[in-house]
Amino acid sequence: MIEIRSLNKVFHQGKRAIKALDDINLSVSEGAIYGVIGSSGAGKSTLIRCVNLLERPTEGSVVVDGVDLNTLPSNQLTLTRRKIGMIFQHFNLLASRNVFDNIGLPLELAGVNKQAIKTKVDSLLELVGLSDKKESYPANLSGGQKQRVAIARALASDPKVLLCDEATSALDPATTQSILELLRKINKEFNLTILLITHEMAVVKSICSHVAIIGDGKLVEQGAVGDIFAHPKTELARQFIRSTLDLSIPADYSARLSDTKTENSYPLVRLEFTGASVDAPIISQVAREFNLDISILSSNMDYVGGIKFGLMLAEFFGTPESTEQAISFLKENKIEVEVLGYVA
Ligand SMILES: Nc1ncnc2c1ncn2[C@@H]1O[C@H](COP(=O)(O)OP(=O)(O)OP(=O)(O)O)[C@@H](O)[C@H]1O
Repeated sequence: MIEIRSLNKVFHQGKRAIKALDDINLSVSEGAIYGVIGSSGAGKSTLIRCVNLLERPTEGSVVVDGVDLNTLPSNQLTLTRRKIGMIFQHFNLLASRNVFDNIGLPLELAGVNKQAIKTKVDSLLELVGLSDKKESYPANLSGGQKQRVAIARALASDPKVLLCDEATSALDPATTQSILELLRKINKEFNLTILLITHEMAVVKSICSHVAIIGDGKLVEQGAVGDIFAHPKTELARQFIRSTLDLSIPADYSARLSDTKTENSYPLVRLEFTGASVDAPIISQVAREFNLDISILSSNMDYVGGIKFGLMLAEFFGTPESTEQAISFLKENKIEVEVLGYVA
């Protein structure tokens, strides 16, 4: 549905050239919810704005539903853009129009008659759960309600593609989930292809089928979400995956943690499980075979796309030799092991 080929974008600031996108290739199939994740300044906004030509690529092509947008004269581009809806982090509603009139705006601009606008807007209001707010003004709505209005407005022209530019970044976690659920619902109901950009892996984990990871204007990894979580190939992908697992060392342990081992101290170990890790009751096996006592401090396991992954912090109580053997065994079973220090 969306084909991005050899996309480059260079901004010029005085004599300085800023390469915001560097040879991006991306293919989003019909009905997918595709996430593009990256840190601040990575090029996400530029990428998504190139998809509807709000930003003109310096080189490369963007083909949406078989149409190469770059080749269209401006009147046809306007028509084609109606099939590409977009929502934004800060909603971009018109403050002077009420909810009904905000949603109906694209239809008014397209010259649709009043009765047809009313029928369409009423059904969209019902879809996004805001029928009782149709006469309210944006200033009197919560962030989540504003984004629902923006979604309804984006759907007014029956788009085939919805672009979401950090659509939940200004919302609290519960509202984020409700907006993501609404996106999932419209994806299913209308077979709408969704391309979203975000800096939060939790958003990707929650609704995306596929993900691309962007760093410094380059796509460093892409694939099915389950595969990326199972076999991250780059450090950037690993960092984003870790960001979904909150596993910090308790403060009292941190204070007692030392870089060197003494006679009465034991290692504090961080275990990282990915889809490649052997799926067996490995902790009890290690304890038994290497005669270790293992005290689990914290553990955060999750499933994405049927793949188990997660982190664990544990203390290993045993002889230095048995500890070393246990760590080798864990590594052989594709568990990443890092000794964070020694706790007395
Ligand atoms: N209009 C512009 N003129 C000059 N440089 C720009 C312009 N827009 C973006 N850039 C630069 O391009 C790079 C990518 O910016 P972009 O906004 O796409 O990143 P981002 O990943 O969306 O970041 P954020 O999450 O902080 O919005 C940055 O170095 C940015 O400073």
